[in-house]
Amino acid sequence: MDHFNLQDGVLHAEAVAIPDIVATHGTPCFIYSRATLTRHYRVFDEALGGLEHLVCYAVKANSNLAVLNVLARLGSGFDIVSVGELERVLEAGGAPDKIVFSGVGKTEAEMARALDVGIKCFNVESLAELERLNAVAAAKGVRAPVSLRINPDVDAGTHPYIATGLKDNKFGIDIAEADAAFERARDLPALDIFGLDCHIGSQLTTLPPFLDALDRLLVLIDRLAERDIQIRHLDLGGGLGIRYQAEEPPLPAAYADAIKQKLGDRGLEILIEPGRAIAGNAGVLVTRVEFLKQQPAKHFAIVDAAMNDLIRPTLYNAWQNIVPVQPREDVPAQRYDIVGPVCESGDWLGRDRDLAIAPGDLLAVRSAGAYGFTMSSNYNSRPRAAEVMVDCETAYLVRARESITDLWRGETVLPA
Ligand SMILES: Cc1ncc(COP(=O)(O)O)c(C=O)c1O
Ligand SMILES: N[C@@H](CCCC[NH3+])C(=O)O
Repeated sequence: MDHFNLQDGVLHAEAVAIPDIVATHGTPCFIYSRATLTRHYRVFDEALGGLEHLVCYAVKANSNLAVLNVLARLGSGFDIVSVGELERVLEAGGAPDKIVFSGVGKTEAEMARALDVGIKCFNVESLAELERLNAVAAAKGVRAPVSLRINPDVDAGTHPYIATGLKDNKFGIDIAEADAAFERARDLPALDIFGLDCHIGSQLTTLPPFLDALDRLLVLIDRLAERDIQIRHLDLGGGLGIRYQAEEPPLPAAYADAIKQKLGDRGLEILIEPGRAIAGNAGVLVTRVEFLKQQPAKHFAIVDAAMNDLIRPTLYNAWQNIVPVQPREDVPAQRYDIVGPVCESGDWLGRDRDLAIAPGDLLAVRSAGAYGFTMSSNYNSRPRAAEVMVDCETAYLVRARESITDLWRGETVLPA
């Protein structure tokens, strides 16, 4: 459920009509709902109630400062993968000691900055990274808090580009090498072992892959305890899917209950890193129909958003619902490919969609709050879309569209 509802024949973002928002801010425009972000965060937080836990929102899903600020005020932790994401979380008011740092290629400079601000934990993904982190921490005379990201070799059953927990993925330390890696971490003087983590992929729509991975990690935790390596927190990563079309992913409560059942009384702190499940259905991308074009084989609706604004359809063959903001009955529905102005045949947002539309109409691409703006680019020298957050009856501009001659600079304004 989100807060984008059809009322009186017009799509509303909470109480604000989308045409009114774009009259001020133009198109293409991402609109995010503060109420939905808040509810989604709370659903995870409450689902893990009864366990010592921390929800670390995956910043890569949507790193708009206003989005991060909403979550920071709710007490969220954050999962980051670059120093850029670290700076954004700090700028938005996130607590450094609730930040975990994932990623296979952390630089010395990134490690140093994260140590300086005092993050909760580095999710270390290789033996070489352990050595580098130890050296950076030793040079500063501090100890780095670490968790080792283990690749449990579990098939997440998701798109191959977003599966991360298989033997042939670049992520994590092979589970067969985990014991040796923990022993090395214990022996390095500037490291403190806190945790164990995994992340097996994104847009998972069933529980068994999560539970398979958890089983394997619990066996490892018990074996490490026998060698006097005590794991204090277990980070299960993100990956819980959302409904784009007809998927029926498990709800956070079912996911959390299944985790609780497996954990027993080990007394572990549990971390999770949801991104898409918090932000995905908290946003839409609004675009305007420029032209309707009939080719011999197809009808095209050419809109002012493009693959540079939302790359998921063409990159993953992903389906996202596309709906008219003001449905009309005065023209017949036709089957359209919804395409943008970019000079690529792969520049499409939806294919074979039955829509009753005319030039000038607004369309909303739903479920665009995650991996939309954050994966956008300036390809074809297109300025990035504006971003607006709606909050009850108010719509705030949180990032203006760049001007074409000023593509290097985006402006960011936090709501009061
Ligand atoms: C390490 C890590 N944590 C969390 C996430 C967030 O995943 P999702 O948006 O599917 O919840 C990702 C992305 O897949 C990731 O790589
Ligand atoms: N960008 C992907 C998810 C990848 C998650 C990053 N590990 C998507 O849009 O579905």
